[in-house]
Amino acid sequence: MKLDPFYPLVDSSGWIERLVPLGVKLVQLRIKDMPEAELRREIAVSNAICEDHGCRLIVNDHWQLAIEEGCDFVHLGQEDLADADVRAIRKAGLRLGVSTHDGEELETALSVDPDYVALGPVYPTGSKELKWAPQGLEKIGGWKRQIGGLPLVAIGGLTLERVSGVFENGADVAAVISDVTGNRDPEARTREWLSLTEKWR
Ligand SMILES: Cc1ncc(COP(=O)(O)OP(=O)(O)O)c(N)n1
Ligand SMILES: Cc1nc(C(=O)O)sc1CCOP(=O)(O)O
Ligand SMILES: [Mg+2]
Repeated sequence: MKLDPFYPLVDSSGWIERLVPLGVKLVQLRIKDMPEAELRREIAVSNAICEDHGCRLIVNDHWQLAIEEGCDFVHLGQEDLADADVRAIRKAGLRLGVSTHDGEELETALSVDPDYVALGPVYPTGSKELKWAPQGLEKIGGWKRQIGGLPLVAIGGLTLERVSGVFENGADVAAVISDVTGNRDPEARTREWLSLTEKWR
């Protein structure tokens, strides 16, 4: 499966409305701590915008709502995975991406036959508290050799200036939060990301 190399993570349908019409083809809706009815609405609105623009929406964490709202891809971390009903996700026809940070987590991820594996944090990140030290670029190549044809998503501290390095070391996709949504001009930054990642598209 081929995924777009530019994978922004955003925390509202408002961001999806701003960024997807610019040409983003892969986006994650990553919402924490929201009442269920509101969350359901955010997922439904995001799904509709993405469908209109031929963009693949990946819903973080909330796999039951993603199924109920007719989405087709979810992302789960290791703790999410432990609580999730992977058979129900698969039975509903959803694809699944899984976070990994070390060899044991990679084994767990591979045991559910994921549609991509994410490795992080490649660089230090201020967007999530993590117990792992930055993995560095070298780890990317090792991960890619282990997962073969499965898409490898790099995440953590990625910026436009750093992104060539992750692709050159074997990543297929660069996932990013702050370099886009924390930028003083997120639309301009998104256009730059789309342009810079063109050669890996
Ligand atoms: C592409 C991608 N990689 C990693 C994560 C992190 O998932 P998780 O460890 O479950 O943490 P939260 O994002 O849920 O806080 C991700 N969301 N996306
Ligand atoms: C949500 C998340 N997960 C990570 C992991 O390593 O699993 S790093 C991360 C945050 C990425 O944000 P930024 O692009 O701002 O560094
Ligand atoms: Mg999670």
